[in-house]
Amino acid sequence: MVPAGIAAVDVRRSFGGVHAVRGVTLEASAGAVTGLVGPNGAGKTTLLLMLASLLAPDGGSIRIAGVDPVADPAGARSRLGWMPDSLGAWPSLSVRETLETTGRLYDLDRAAAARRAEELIDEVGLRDLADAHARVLSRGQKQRLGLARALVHEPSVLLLDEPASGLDPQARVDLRVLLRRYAAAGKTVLISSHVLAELEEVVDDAVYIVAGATVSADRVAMAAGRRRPWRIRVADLDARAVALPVATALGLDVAGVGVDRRDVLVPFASESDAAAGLRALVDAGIAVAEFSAATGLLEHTFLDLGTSDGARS
Ligand SMILES: Nc1ncnc2c1ncn2[C@@H]1O[C@H](COP(=O)(O)OP(=O)(O)OP(=O)(O)O)[C@@H](O)[C@H]1O
Repeated sequence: MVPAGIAAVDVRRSFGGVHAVRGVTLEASAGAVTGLVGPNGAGKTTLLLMLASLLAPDGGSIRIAGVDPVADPAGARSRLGWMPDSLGAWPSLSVRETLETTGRLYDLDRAAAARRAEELIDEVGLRDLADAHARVLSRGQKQRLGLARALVHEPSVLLLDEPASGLDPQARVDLRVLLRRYAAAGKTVLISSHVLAELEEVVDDAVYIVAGATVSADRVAMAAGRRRPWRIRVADLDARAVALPVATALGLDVAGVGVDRRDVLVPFASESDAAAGLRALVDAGIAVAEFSAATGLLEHTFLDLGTSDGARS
C-alpha cells in the first residue's frame, strides 16, 4: 500500500504552560489537496512547523512520505517543500539569486539550480521581477517567491501556511491551478488558510483543528450535516415581496425564511433537499434568478464547530 504523504498520530507540543498542539491525528493523501482549518491560535502553524521538521514535538509520531522528521530531518526536508506565512531570509538577494541559492542548498549543481530558478520564475509569474531584490517585493510578490522557493527541489509533499494571504485575485487563481496540478501529479499538499471560500475550491479533504486537537470525523460529519442557508433571488422583485410566496411554495412558515438585502434565505438540510426546493419554486411559477448555498461547506462546518467542545480531548 502506498503510505499517506503525511501521517501524524497524537502529536503534541507545548510552550511553557501553553498547550499549542495537544493531540493532532491526521492523514493527508498523496494525489490530494488537504485543507487545515481552524480558528486563530488553534495550533495550525505550530503543527505545520513540526511537520516541516523545524520544531520538535513533545510527543506523538509524524511521517512525511514515510520518513520521520524527528529521527531524519534531512531525509524529511528532501521530500517536503515548506512555504511559511511570511518570507524570511535573504532580503538583499534578487528573486533569481534566492531561487538559485535555494537550489544549491538542496544540492543541485550550478547549472541545474539556474535552470530550475528560471522555470519557477515563470511558474509563479515573477519574470518581470527576476532581478529585483527580495526586500523590495510587495507582500503578494513575496508570497509568490516563497512558493517558488518551496518548490525548488520538486518535493513530493507540500506544506503551505496561509499561502493566499496578500495575493491578488489572479495570483489566487494561479495558486489554485498550481496546487491542483501538483496533486494531479501524485504529490501531497497540505494547506492552511483562513479564506475558506477559496480553500473550498481547491481542497479534496479537510482536517479541522480546534484548541490544538483534531476534531473527530463524527463531530465534523455532524457539523457538516446541519441545515445551512441557501440564497434565493427572484427576478425583478424585492425579497420582502417574495418571502411569503417562497415560504408557501416550500411548505414553510414565513417566519422560517430570512431576508438579506435582495435575497430570501432558506435553510436546507442537504443538497438534495435544496434541489427539491428549487423544483418546488419553479413549479409554483416563481421566477428564480439565483439559487446558491449562502456559505460553503467548509465555512459552514467551521462555524458550527466554533468552540472547543468540538475538539477531541
Ligand atoms: N513560540 C511560542 N511561544 C509561546 N507560545 C506560542 C509559540 N508559538 C505559538 N504559541 C501559542 O500556541 C498557540 C497556537 O499558535 P499557532 O500559531 O500554532 O496557531 P494558528 O492556528 O497558526 O493561529 P493563526 O490562525 O492565528 O495563525 C497560540 O496560543 C500561540 O500563542
